[in-house]
Amino acid sequence: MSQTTSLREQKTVRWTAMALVSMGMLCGYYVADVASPLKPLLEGQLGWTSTEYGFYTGAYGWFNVFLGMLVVGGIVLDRLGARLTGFLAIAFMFLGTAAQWWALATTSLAGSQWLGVKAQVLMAALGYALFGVGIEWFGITATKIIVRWFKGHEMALAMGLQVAVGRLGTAVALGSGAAIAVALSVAGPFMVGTLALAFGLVAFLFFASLDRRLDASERGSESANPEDQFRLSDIGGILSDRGFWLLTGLCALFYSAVFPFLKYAPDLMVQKFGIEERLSGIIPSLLPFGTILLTPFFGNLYDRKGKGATIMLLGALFITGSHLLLAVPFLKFWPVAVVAVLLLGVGFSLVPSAMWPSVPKIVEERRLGTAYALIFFIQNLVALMGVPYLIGWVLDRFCLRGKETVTQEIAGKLEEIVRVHYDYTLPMLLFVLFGLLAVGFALAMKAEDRRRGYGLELPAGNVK
Ligand SMILES: N[C@@H](Cc1c[nH]cn1)C(=O)NCC(=O)O
Repeated sequence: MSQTTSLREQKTVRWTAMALVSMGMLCGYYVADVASPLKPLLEGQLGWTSTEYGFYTGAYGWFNVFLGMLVVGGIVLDRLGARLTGFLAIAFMFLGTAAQWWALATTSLAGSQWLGVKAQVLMAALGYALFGVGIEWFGITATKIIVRWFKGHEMALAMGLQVAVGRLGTAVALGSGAAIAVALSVAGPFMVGTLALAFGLVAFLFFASLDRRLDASERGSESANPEDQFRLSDIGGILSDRGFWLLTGLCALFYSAVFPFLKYAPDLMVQKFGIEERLSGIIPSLLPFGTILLTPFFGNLYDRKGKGATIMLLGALFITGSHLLLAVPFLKFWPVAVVAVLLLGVGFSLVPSAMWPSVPKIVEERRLGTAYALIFFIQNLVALMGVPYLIGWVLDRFCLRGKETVTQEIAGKLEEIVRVHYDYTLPMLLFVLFGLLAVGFALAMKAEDRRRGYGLELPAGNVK
């Protein structure tokens, strides 16, 4: 029998594999958040309303929720393997981003309506919905790839770094989106996103060839582990567990207070703190930057000291405090925004660093794939689809303060655009409410942990 060493035993090779896969995360997270700094420009240049912007950003979850694509993704991954699923995921992201680019760049949709919605808004929304399928599929696939390449090695570190690379994409999107749009056009950031995803696809093809070599080095195939496979019968067992519902509720509410906030944060900077549109994403971009260092730090703390339920409770308190600070109407100085975003960054690091590793303590290992798919399904329904739309609708319905026409330089030319003014107090109070509800769920989770002994407060090695 030949004694070939598995490729994964070579540190440089497995980290190269991780770096190649992370390119997809970087480009995907960039596109996921690049519309946020464009909200004032979409309204000013293309005449969108806040409701239309909320409709478009909420489209992220349409296919994942209504077509069950998250569940389909789990099944495809288990049946067809990570190489094909990863390729399909990036291809969906690429096509979805190209569709958004075209929708914003073309003049052929101007004035048309489809199903009672502006054709341009609906086209961009359909593109974002397809992109949403791709990025969710890619998230699950990348996790499985890391498990395959890093089991027995630096797995938690690799997972933390992979999320950190994704957050870097968010930071770049928030920090540069408006500047690119002003220099090129409002479609410009999507052109950049499409090109970046083409690069991500090439990087993934390199990964796939490395992964094939891993198969060869192990004289096996990338066979799906039957333990990981999605089974419809598992759903009942998971859904009847109170701890699962408390964690899912915490996840949906916590992410409702963070992801939709990111979609409106640059506009909040313009409307409340008087920041120039071109620079509106700079302060919000501090949020993902902070998490790049803090998420692996808190994850490591949870591994070594435990206190997972307490970490989640603290995180929920941090995000509530941060939103409260941003909601106070007379606190309009930009340093307040910086402090609030930094506090939010701490909360955005605390909760995910304890939430995702806590799922295996609540749900038995053979049901984990199904459990993550269900959690992401509800997260998509509430935090990525419902709340972004709700906030846009609330802005148009209750928060409109007026409009004015101003002259602005766009792509080197002076153009007249409409500037819409909103009062963000009510949307910020809604985010406070989501934070408070998340605190309630975190407290209930802590109590349930004491009652059921999940081991959320114990270090990694001490769990039953
Ligand atoms: N299901 C993803 C959603 C997402 C949003 N932007 C990119 N992906 C998720 O929850 N990821 C975990 C995270 O904390 O980013």
